[in-house]
Amino acid sequence: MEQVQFRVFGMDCAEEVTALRGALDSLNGVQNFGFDILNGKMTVDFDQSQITRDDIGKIAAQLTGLRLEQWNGEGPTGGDAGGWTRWGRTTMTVASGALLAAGFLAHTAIRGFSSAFRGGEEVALPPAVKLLYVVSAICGAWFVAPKAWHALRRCRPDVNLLMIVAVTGAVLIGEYLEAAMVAFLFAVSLALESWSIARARHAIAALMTLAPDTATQIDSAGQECTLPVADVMVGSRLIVRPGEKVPLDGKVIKGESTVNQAPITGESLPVAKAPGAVVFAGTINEEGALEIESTKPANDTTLSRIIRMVGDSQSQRSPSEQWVEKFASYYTPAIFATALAVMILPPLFSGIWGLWFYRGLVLLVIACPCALVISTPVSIVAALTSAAKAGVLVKGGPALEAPAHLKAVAIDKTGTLTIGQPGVRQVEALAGHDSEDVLRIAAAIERRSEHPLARAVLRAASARGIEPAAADDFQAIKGKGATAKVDGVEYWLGSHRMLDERRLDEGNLHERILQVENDGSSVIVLGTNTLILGWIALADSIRPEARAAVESIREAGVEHVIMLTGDNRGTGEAIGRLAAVDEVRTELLPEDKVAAIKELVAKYGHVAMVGDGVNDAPAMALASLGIAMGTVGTDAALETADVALMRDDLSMVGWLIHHSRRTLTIIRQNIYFSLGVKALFLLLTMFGRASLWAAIAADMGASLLVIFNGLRLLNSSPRAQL
Ligand SMILES: Nc1ncnc2c1ncn2[C@@H]1O[C@H](COP(=O)(O)OP(=O)(O)OP(=O)(O)O)[C@@H](O)[C@H]1O
Ligand SMILES: [Zn+2]
Repeated sequence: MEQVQFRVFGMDCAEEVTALRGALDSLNGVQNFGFDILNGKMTVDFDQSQITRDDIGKIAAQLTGLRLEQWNGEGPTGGDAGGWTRWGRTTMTVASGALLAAGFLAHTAIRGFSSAFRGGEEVALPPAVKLLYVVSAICGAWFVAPKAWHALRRCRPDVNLLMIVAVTGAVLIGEYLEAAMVAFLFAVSLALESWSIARARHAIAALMTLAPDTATQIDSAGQECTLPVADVMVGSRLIVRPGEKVPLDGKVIKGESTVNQAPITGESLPVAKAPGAVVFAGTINEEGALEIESTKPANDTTLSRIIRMVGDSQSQRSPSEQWVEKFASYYTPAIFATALAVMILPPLFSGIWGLWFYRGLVLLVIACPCALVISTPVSIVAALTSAAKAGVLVKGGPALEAPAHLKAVAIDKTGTLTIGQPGVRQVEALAGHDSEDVLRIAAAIERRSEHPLARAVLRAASARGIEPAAADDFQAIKGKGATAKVDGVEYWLGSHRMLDERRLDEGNLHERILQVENDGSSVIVLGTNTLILGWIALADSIRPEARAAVESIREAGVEHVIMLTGDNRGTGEAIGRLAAVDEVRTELLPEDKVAAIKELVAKYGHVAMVGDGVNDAPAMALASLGIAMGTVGTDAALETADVALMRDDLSMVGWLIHHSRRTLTIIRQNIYFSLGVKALFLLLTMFGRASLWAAIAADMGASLLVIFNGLRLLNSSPRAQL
């Protein structure tokens, strides 16, 4: 399988996506395809032995009438249909409106205002007025006609075809004013759609302009030079002056300052940076100069990943989008058929053609699902963008809608409910050893481990000036501890459970450790095959916002909040009590966590797992929604989770649920409203009370309202919500 990307020009309505989808469905050897309306991008997986890249592009273009170009992913996207298309559309719409106005003025001057609308007398209109109306209709339909033609060839009636038929029909029965009106208003609503997409597109482009184009590099001779960020090699030394933006991800090597990380984390409080700290491209250096060493190339910085993900998230359609598209795919042909029936059947019996033909045309206009179809993706994009701005990276429509349905949330303890930086509280040596020895051997083993407890042991050792010994044969035992050889002796180091499994003579050690654990410390024990050297007690502190965050999750409608941890029962329950979770499960091995999630999913259906995304990846994958926290800079978490919280703030989970609810509410409002308008006009038409121009005006009004309603989601800041 190979993958190819295309830049698609003028793809700014769900109509075009449907057309492209239909075209690709008809090809052999083409499998998955994704569309990114926002960036005018189409991605296709295909089998080389059956079809070539060129053919895919050519055939898709032929079948849809869209312009496609193969794309290597660089340079401008096809999103902004620049030049003639945009300019021409505007000109034609304005011309259509002007001619319509001129015609209408002449019309009322001759016939009087009220009769102009009454219709029926147009046959007697002066040819000049008719001509104005007809040319206005042609201008309005100019960019619609080619699309309608392609829809006709594919035998799939779409909105464009409906409009052209309605306009032509109106001209045929002498309703010139209405023909012009329908064409003009439809052109306006198309312009509106592409404007609203552009608006959402620019919100993302605004993220993109966050990173500077150039960086100031210092060479080995100490000379400064400015060069494009794309040319900076990983490992280069860069200067970031006060007030400047950090050009690339890197590590501080000299200087101290505070950095505003809001562009990435959405968090407005500046963060202090000193040598050793990590800085991110796009963040703003405040008062001190920093010298940094770049750690990522320009196209792989955290910011560029975020931007790419927000862009890609478009290609995964949310459940509501799928529903709307499915609905429209039945609705439009159904009304189309009804319209034909109305035009033909009653006249067969009554012999009155003109009246029923007109009603049929009104039905055609009502069949246009534009408002319905456009409002959902606009709402989703707006919601995804505002979430990204708040430091909540949601990967796609499905992940955006899922939080609203959550019934249970499982939260990992370490690093999620707690800060994740335990400190050594106590080092105890048993008979015949001293605590220095215990720490020295423990540090030797932990030097090879990535566990937060391991890092705490190393910190404690170095704080006491203890040089760790050398260790061989290190082996991590997941969820329990590790074993290694130090100075030729085989040691084990790990949890209370590991101690119990060793069945060594422990005296009253078991009771003593239990006591320490019940006071809220994690205990790790060091021993050999025959004896126990000592133990170390460590404690982590709970996040200050944990309790309020858990409350906000429950308040958002989640029934059950549960804490999962590999840590001992005493500590787990102490933290669970402080955070006020509904249930605590302790001493879980990684596979126990997976089993717990499985059980929760069976019981509650919609379950989220909040974790650090590294140790908890399997549990997160199994949950309905995986939320990774504290992910700035951890690439793995960014890739695996459905939602990544760029800021170390558990309360964003509650915000996410609210945000998701709000998005769904707005989408539903839009669906009900636009269907309501359709239903109203269906009724009016049945009673002969609807006119063509009123139907199209209502449709356009509805589109406007739902688009604005959807764009409101662009401004949902976390502060306003909580
Ligand atoms: N490298 C290690 N050194 C010492 N003890 C360890 C190590 N790895 C695991 N343990 C022991 O195993 C226990 C469970 O570890 P695990 O990694 O499953 O949970 P955790 O990350 O501490 O907590 P949580 O499940 O809340 O994230 C720890 O509390 C500790 O006692
Ligand atoms: Zn025990």
